[in-house]
Amino acid sequence: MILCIDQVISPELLSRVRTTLADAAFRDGRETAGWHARTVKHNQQADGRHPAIAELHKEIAKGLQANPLFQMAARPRRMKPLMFSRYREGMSYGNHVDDAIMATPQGAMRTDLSFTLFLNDPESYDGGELLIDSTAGEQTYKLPAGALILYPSSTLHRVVPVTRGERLAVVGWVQSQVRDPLQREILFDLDNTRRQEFEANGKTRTFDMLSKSLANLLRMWAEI
Ligand SMILES: O=C(O)CCC(=O)C(=O)O
Ligand SMILES: [Fe+2]
Repeated sequence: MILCIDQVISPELLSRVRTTLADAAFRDGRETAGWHARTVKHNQQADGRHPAIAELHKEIAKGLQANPLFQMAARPRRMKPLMFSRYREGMSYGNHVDDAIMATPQGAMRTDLSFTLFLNDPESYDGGELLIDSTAGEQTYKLPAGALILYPSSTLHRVVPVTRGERLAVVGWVQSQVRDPLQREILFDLDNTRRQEFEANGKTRTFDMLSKSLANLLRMWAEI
């Protein structure tokens, strides 16, 4: 399942992120890529050790925690610390698959889902689409500032060369409580349906039965 979520962070936070990143120190993105991805990765990343950057990471992570769609679709068990990336004119990230196991300060994690949170307006740069190779063919995504795309880490994907302007984004990875993508999708559908039922009719018997099934499927499938 590939999911696009609008307005994951507020316009106010978005403008603070842009202001901070305008003065931030960026490093060569190859430093954090696996050995094969390194050969095709041409971008820059903000140094997360800087306190202002670390604070923004925290605020964005809070936004993700508070976002019901992100939580329902990803069911995060572990997350890689966020990363700000920048692509200037001529930069790109060629076809690659993300590492299956990544290091975090708390130990290793499996990557089930990858995400990109777009930080500047699509009209302000040319190129820079995220292109995902799926069984339905190649799909390209270039979302409004503040919107996020969540996609399976198992895919081959790339960032198309930027030919004008600058592409800023936050990228991150999730290990889900539910490893199997089909099971995760069933839980997502059930959770969405029970929320729609609640909004339309309140806490009905149908809502209760959907909640019960959701909870019991989670008992069967969740790793915590
Ligand atoms: O910036 C993006 O949209 C994706 C970047 C990416 O594929 C990666 O960092 O592994
Ligand atoms: Fe990637």
